[in-house]
Amino acid sequence: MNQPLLPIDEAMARLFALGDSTPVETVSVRTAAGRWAAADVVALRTQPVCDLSAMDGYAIRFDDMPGPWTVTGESAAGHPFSASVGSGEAVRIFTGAALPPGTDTVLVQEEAARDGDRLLLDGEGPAHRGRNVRKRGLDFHEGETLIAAGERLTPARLALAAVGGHGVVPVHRQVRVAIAATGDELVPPGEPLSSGQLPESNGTMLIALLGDLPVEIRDLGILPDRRDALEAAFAAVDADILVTTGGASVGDHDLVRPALEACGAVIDFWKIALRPGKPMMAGTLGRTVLLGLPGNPVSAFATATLFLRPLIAALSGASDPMPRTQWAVLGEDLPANGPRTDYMRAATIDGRVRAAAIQDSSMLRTLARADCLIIRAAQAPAASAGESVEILPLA
Ligand SMILES: Nc1nc2c(c(=O)[nH]1)N[C@H]1C(S)=C(S)[C@@H](COP(=O)(O)OP(=O)(O)OC[C@H]3O[C@@H](n4cnc5c(N)ncnc54)[C@H](O)[C@@H]3O)O[C@H]1N2
Ligand code: MOO
Repeated sequence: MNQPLLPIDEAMARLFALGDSTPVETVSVRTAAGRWAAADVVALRTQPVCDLSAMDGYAIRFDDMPGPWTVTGESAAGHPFSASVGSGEAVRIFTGAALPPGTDTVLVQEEAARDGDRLLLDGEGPAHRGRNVRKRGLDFHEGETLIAAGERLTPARLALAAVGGHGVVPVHRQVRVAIAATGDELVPPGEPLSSGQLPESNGTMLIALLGDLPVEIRDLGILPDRRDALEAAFAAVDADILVTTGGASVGDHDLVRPALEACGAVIDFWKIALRPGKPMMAGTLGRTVLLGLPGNPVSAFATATLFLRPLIAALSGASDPMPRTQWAVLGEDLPANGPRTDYMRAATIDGRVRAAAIQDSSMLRTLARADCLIIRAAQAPAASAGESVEILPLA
């Protein structure tokens, strides 16, 4: 049953087509970190709403330089001085306070000498009109788009939404991700092992890998290599995405696909031109997107990084769901690549990336030491030390 391997780009496009973005809800700006804006966030106010002092000192008229002045009042943040300021007058002012009407410049207190109401210049003073003043609208004006639909709600963007007048933002609801490890040999981490058993690690890796994404995890734990048990578990899944690991290959115990199909799943593709991660499967079970990841721990990591994370971002409304690659200088020669795009575990040493000597997809220590994956296109020719290579940085 030799199928041609699907190129990664095509697999990605087909995977994204399997699901719709989750419904829109509004959430507090306090709890929206890491989501994606479901609509443009437009400024409800102008910031700053009036001219403000950027320093502690005295609000003056620049034309009155070099003084002296008479201090007629005080303006502090939240406590403006609303009377008009005439020629020869100054108002004590603090950072963030509104400039009183009539003033246009702030003399910093380090360059002023005060004696009662009398104020003298004691230094160079402001070099120009408007010095130390934040003009109304310096940051943004009411009606301007602060965050575009599809942009990630980073800490800075959430602060921007808040100062733009928003207490809540529209987002797509969290993506419900069911995660199931499969394999008779697997035992929950930390539990005693009998002969032939292995601690389950893919579930731990996946939960951690999704830690920064807006997901609600449904941990299905470890499922045995038995059709009835797999079918019962799959039929009961209520999630936007069902991720399985293991049992995806062609062995006699690789039962994930038949069990899914028995539940009514439609498999869209299986096997992609990727190393590690060739036997990845994608499809749908009702409204649930299925992602069957290979069991080898590094293959599961690579496919989750390349497909699961972008899928979650896409279902969450991201306009740019794909992982960001970068360029790096190769620290050693690499041989020509074969027919699958290769994501080689690599570490940056003295500013150059070096691939681990053994690239076996079972080796978690090699993965744990890697800070990036070197991307080698299918059929890429040999590459020499000093050349630029595309890398996928790892968090
Ligand atoms: N005849 C062929 N054999 C294999 C092929 C092939 O094309 N023809 N593909 C190989 C490739 S590539 C991969 S990748 C693996 C994927 O196999 P499965 O998805 O069926 O994975 P398993 O056989 O269930 O497990 C592989 C390996 O990983 C360990 N494992 C599985 N799940 C976990 C887990 N949750 N935590 C820790 N370790 C796990 C499992 O014990 C196995 O050692 O197939 C190749 N074979
Ligand atoms: O593609 Mo498998 O993931 O090489 O080990």
